Amino acid sequence: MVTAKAWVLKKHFEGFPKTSDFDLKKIELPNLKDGELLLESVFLSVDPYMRPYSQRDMKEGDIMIGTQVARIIESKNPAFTVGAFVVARSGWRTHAISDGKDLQRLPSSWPESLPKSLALGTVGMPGLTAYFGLLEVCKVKPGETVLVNAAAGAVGSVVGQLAKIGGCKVVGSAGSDDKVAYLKKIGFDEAFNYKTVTSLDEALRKASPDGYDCFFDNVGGEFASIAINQMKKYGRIAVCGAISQYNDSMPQKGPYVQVPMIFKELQMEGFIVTRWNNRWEEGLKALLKWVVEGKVKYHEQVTEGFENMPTAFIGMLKGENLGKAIVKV
Ligand SMILES: NC(=O)C1=CN([C@@H]2O[C@H](COP(=O)(O)OP(=O)(O)OC[C@H]3O[C@@H](n4cnc5c(N)ncnc54)[C@H](OP(=O)(O)O)[C@@H]3O)[C@@H](O)[C@H]2O)C=CC1
Ligand SMILES: CCCCCC(=O)/C=C/[C@H]1[C@H](O)CC(=O)[C@@H]1CCCCCCC(=O)O
Repeated sequence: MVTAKAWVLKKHFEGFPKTSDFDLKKIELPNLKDGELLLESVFLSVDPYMRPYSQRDMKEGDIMIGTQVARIIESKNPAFTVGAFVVARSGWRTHAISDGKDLQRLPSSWPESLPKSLALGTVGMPGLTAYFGLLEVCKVKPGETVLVNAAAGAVGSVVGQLAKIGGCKVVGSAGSDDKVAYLKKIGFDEAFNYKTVTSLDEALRKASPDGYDCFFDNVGGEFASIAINQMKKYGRIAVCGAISQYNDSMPQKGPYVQVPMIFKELQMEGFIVTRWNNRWEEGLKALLKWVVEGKVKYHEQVTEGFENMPTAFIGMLKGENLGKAIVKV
């Protein structure tokens, strides 16, 4: 008999999440039935989507949604051997029973020396978001100028590096000077701290006086309202996320997008990375290859201890992470 620890949503978030909105529970797991396997979480992911999706899909008392890299510690399913690592969608819990159907194996070419936690970040869902968003939504071409915000995070840092691989000029914004220094280190052409610039409009103009062909928007809100005015004619905006709005109790008001969209003949498209579920393998293979070759660099903000999941989640929403926010059990 195994006892799992799990974080539940005690109270729906009002505004910014608080540690008191979560409760740590113990759950006795039953013995495995034929076809089942027992997972032990090794790394758990904290992601922005947990804020809006918990509001939309969860009720109080539910285990927090989320993914983990887990080790199989017992198996009554011949397709899964004990000791193997998988990406699971078991929520914020130390142990879970699975029938194997919802599990993703790490790519077979995963080098032993590479942290398996990358399967939650650069070589996982956030990396794929960058890959498909840039290729399929922005449709970037060599020589174009790409703008990305939340650029030092899990998605943004990959967006910038893939755009560089694709022969683009890349401008990134982030919320601290350390993050800006990191962006320069990993090859961004221009980077600025959106919290300290006197004028966002000027900072964007200075970074690219001719404007932007592509804007990969992770933030939404005021940033997006200002950036849209600096798009080039026929520019493309990939609406990936709107983290500046996730904690709002009252929806923000415009400026509205129609006038710049018409004058500049822009394309603006929202997307969810699961649209390309049938090309997951292609994306992971490409990302893994670039990481192994050193063409895509990664950084992880690792919080130690399952008991610190709420703190890690809140810290990520506050911008305390450089690269992917991960919890190591
Ligand atoms: N459409 C899709 O399929 C997917 C969308 N996403 C979206 O992509 C975005 C980035 O996700 P991810 O890379 O995992 O997260 P990050 O690793 O980028 O972490 C979140 C970052 O957002 C920034 N941030 C927080 N609040 C604000 C704010 N008010 N204004 C500006 N920036 C803010 C912080 O960086 P800073 O210090 O720079 O402020 C923080 O570090 C999110 O909006 C997420 O919802 C992610 C995955 C899939
Ligand atoms: C206005 C909200 C925008 C949120 C954008 C975002 O961050 C989307 C993230 C999804 C990503 O594209 C694929 C995912 O896995 C994220 C959603 C996960 C939903 C969890 C569902 C419940 C579960 O895990 O059991």
